[in-house]
Amino acid sequence: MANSNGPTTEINYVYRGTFIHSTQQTPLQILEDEVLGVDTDGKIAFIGKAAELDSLSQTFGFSPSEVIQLAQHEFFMPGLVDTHIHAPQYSYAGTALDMPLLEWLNKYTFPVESRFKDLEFAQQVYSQVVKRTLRNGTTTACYFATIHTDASLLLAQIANDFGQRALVGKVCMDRNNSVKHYKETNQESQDETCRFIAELLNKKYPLVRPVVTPRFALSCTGALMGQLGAIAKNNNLHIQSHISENVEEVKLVKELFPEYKSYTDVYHKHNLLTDKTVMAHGCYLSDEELALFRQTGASLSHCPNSNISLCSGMLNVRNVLKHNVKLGLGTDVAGGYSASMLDAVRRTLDTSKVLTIQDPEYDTLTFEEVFRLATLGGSQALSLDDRTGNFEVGKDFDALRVNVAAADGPIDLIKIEEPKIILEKFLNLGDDRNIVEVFVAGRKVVPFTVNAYYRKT
Ligand SMILES: O=c1[nH]c(=O)c2nc[nH]c2[nH]1
Ligand SMILES: [Zn+2]
Repeated sequence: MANSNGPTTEINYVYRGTFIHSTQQTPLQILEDEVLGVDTDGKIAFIGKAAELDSLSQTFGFSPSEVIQLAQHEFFMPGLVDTHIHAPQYSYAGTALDMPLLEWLNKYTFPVESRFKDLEFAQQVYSQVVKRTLRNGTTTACYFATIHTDASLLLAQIANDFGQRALVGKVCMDRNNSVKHYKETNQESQDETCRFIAELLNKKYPLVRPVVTPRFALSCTGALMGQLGAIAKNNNLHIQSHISENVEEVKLVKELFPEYKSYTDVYHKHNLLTDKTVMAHGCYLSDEELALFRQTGASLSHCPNSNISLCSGMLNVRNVLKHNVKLGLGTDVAGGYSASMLDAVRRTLDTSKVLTIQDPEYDTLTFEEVFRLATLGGSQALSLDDRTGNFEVGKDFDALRVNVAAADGPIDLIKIEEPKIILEKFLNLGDDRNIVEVFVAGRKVVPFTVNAYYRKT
């Protein structure tokens, strides 16, 4: 379709129907009978009332007859943003949830992760996790890989091939007393991180970027953390790690780094807290530490399934929001057993309700607020909100076409319901059968169109 009105955008396609998203001002904005146009760069060119279709079609140079109409029980929502997921741990998701964090790492996680120097194994698991998350509506994922550079590059390639927006981190750890062969020397960690960054940037994948990834303070020497902070700064890169997940971990960090004011201070003093940093968990952060997050612009990833499954703790989300710290949701596979962000939404609501049971004064989160955390909040936590997170003109079209009445799906509708009810039902009861199409940067990535080689794995 040509644009008769001049220079700007050429429209690729236009949808008409219900669009539901969040803004800074409101957690839930429902736009009924609207039209949304996506340009050939995959960006949202316009969104407006269907009553203005004729003038929009003239302005943007498309034919009203080409507009695609959503069905009665369908709507579009922004793609889900998983701000924290361990791709290699997908291989044992749904198992091994019988011990606390540090024992769990030693007994299950490190032995499994050490297998990812085998690129065939990595190929199998990484194509499975990318497909599974995309099918479940994760349009953006912030991945931990393992210490292996080539396998981490393979994860980036698979995300790119399937069209998922991703941050991919080669894990750095120069301390590990339990599984001795699963660690690097300080020099290896620095050199391989630099090689990972250079090779990944050199691929020029449009939607996949490297993220500097010190595993957590217990796996890294202070020297390595400082060097990684400098690498992130020099290359203007994202940083991800874990913080204050479990009581034992917090205690050991205090013992290992006695000269620092707090766990947050350890990362801060090693230049790891920036406005492109996302830290998973944060269950035991003090108000002073949250203030430091706010001051540096670093964000938190709330991973409620993992927090419950490993009996780690419960994040007080209301307090984090009160401190104006950016916050998104994460599955934290495989401490969290589900790779679906719909599960993260439900566990966030459950945790909030448990906090209310414990303290009736606690202001329970609403499903509208949690919807925002899973979409716009996640994009803010990853500092990608200039590109994705909601349906603002100029952002990439990252979206889920949801049909709550999908044949053989998990939801029974007794009557025609209003969009807010339909969204609530989807968030609480829906699954991938209801996600009929997924778009990332305007490209339809579900149903899959990638070659048969990946499809059989
Ligand atoms: O939930 C977690 N999963 C991990 O793999 C990990 N590593 C350090 N801390 C961690 N927490
Ligand atoms: Zn984690």
